Amino acid sequence: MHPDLVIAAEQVNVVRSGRHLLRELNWQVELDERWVILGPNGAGKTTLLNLAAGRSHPTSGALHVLGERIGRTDLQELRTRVGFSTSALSERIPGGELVRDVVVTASWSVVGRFRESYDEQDVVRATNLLREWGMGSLTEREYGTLSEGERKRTQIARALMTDPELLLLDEPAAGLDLGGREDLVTRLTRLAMDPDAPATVLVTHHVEEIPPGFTHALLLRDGAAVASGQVQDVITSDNLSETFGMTLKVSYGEGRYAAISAR
Ligand SMILES: Nc1ncnc2c1ncn2[C@@H]1O[C@H](COP(=O)(O)OP(=O)(O)OP(=O)(O)O)[C@@H](O)[C@H]1O
Repeated sequence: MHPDLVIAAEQVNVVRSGRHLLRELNWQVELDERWVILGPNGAGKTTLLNLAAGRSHPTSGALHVLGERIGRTDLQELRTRVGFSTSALSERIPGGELVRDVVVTASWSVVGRFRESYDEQDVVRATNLLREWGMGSLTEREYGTLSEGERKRTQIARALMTDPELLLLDEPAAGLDLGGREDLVTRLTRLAMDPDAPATVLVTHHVEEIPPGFTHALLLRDGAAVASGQVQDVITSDNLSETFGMTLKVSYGEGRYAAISAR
């Protein structure tokens, strides 16, 4: 496998309970790329992210993540190399957990504080990451008391804690109000523009949430790729209409996309 390839999927199928959740997927992500995955509910976006995070296996086909063949490798080791922000993980975080501990425990791939003391270096890194994500004044707060936007930013800081080679973000803007969404898009733009940031894959339902600086897009419908490639070639009215099964008109300005139904 080429060393610049972070994800390489060849003819990947995922079948669960007799249902095809992903079909014949071919997809490649390189080191310096920032991808967005778009598609309607049930299209297979989370299924694909779970595969890339080493949390499940394809039914057939070949999937390599960071040079490791999924299904033939120690997934526990791979998981520390992949930062994964998902609401499924958020739901497992005890409400009484301190924000700083939510981030620092990523070092051991656990949630819930399980050691009495941490390495000073880890605490410093967690605190710095929280500051970068606008959570500097809330490190001693209980996670359960945070707003949705604050939780999302804490989850991303946690995902970055292990200095991952691949960052996976599953719907980070879901549930945010307009201000919260715009704040997050600005922060993700900054991350996308950082040459030292890891390869990133962001799942969303809305083209409005594509941060400037994201380079590539994959459109999924019913588990199959409708289009894949450079973001400006993929996010078009025709492709979006086919993906969402309705006639949509895409516009672009100030580095941002918008979509409305065409009448
Ligand atoms: N273990 C399973 N067995 C059967 N069907 C499953 C299983 N897991 C997921 N599915 C189904 O697979 C489809 C794809 O699910 P997935 O969560 O990947 O979609 P998604 O694109 O992330 O959707 P959403 O946008 O709603 O989060 C859904 O219809 C879901 O119900």
